[in-house]
Amino acid sequence: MTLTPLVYWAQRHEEIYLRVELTDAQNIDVHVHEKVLQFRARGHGAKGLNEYEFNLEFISPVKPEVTHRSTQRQVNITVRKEQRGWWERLVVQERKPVFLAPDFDSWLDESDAEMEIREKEEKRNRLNASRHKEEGFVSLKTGFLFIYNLVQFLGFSWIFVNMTVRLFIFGQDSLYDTFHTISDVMFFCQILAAVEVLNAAFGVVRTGVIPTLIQVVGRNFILFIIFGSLEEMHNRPVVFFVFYLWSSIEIFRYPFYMLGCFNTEWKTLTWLRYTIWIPLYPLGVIAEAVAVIQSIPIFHETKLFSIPLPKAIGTSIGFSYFLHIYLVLMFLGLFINFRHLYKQRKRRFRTKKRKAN
Ligand SMILES: CCCCCCCCCCCCC/C=C/C(=O)SCCNC(=O)CCNC(=O)[C@H](O)C(C)(C)COP(=O)(O)OP(=O)(O)OC[C@H]1O[C@@H](n2cnc3c(N)ncnc32)[C@H](O)[C@@H]1OP(=O)(O)O
Repeated sequence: MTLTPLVYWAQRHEEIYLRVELTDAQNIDVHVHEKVLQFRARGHGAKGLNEYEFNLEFISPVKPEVTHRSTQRQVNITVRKEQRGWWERLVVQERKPVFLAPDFDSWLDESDAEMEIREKEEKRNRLNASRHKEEGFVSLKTGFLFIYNLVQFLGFSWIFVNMTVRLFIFGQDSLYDTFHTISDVMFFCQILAAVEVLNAAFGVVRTGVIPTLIQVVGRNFILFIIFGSLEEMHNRPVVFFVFYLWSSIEIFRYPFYMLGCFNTEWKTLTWLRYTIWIPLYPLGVIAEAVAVIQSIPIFHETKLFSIPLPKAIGTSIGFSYFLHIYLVLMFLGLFINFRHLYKQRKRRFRTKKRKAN
């Protein structure tokens, strides 16, 4: 005698769901042939562990592919309707088979099903809209960073190449007029570098605000206050060394970021970006310290930027005092940034190694 399991059903506009009450079902054979679904499996049903089977002739055509998933308690079958629409009943005969009943757990009437479709569609639209917005923001950010890095790269390359060529042509003489030939482009690049502090502060790039602030403020202090405001400093060779050291790192750093904007890298460039600062950073800070030390007597004599005190006291606080403090700050800044760059280097090469394993 054929044993039939209990079967519960529900529908949507495009699908039929069948829930077959068989626990631990095995050897499940379910297929559809010309509107007729045939099911056969072994499992625990109303008559204990047995072979169970049933046939259902649907009221309308369905697609031949059937999907089923068995859980410990039941077998769930999904059949796709050939044509989208609402069926007045499941099977062709008006009197439904005794083993078949509505599945009230997933039962919806036609209007509820339509509402469900609309809700799903709205959810999908919302998701698409937010994905588009996010993609738009990412490409805007990438474009902005790429152009920023390109401009900086061009600026610092011009500085580096210009200084190198002049060194070859004019020899030592070129050390004395670096400020006159290079300072305009250096002013431009260093003012623009303030963008990096904003990028770090607003999370546009994954980096700390403090190291970036130290870097940008430190360099601009040397450029605008020590070199820019003292004509006596313009012809000093120290300008050459400071500018050359700054630009030597940046001609590797900015192209590294440019490639990073497109998630690509050139291994040699990555290695240079995360290695060349090891000798260059201390040398750069030493060159800057020399510039500050050379400027101290000039500030002292000219009293530029000194703060006048009330007449009763009769003197003023010279800017040169502040420069002594600044010299200490410089080495503190060097320590903070050296540690930061060391961490970035370790992070970069550690993740690279992990990726390679
Ligand atoms: C509070 C102010 C007090 C002021 C006190 C003053 C004292 C100052 C004294 C200090 C004096 C210093 C003066 C400077 C001297 C010199 O420059 S000497 C020459 C040598 N210099 C250098 O080697 C330093 C070069 N500069 C830098 O490396 C940076 O400016 C940095 C902030 C110090 C470190 O860079 P950071 O961004 O933190 O590290 P990265 O690993 O490169 O980047 C982290 C991630 O962010 C991405 N990213 C960063 N910037 C960009 C960008 N512009 N575009 C695209 N992407 C960017 C980068 O790709 C990394 O992302 P991941 O790859 O996903 O990790």
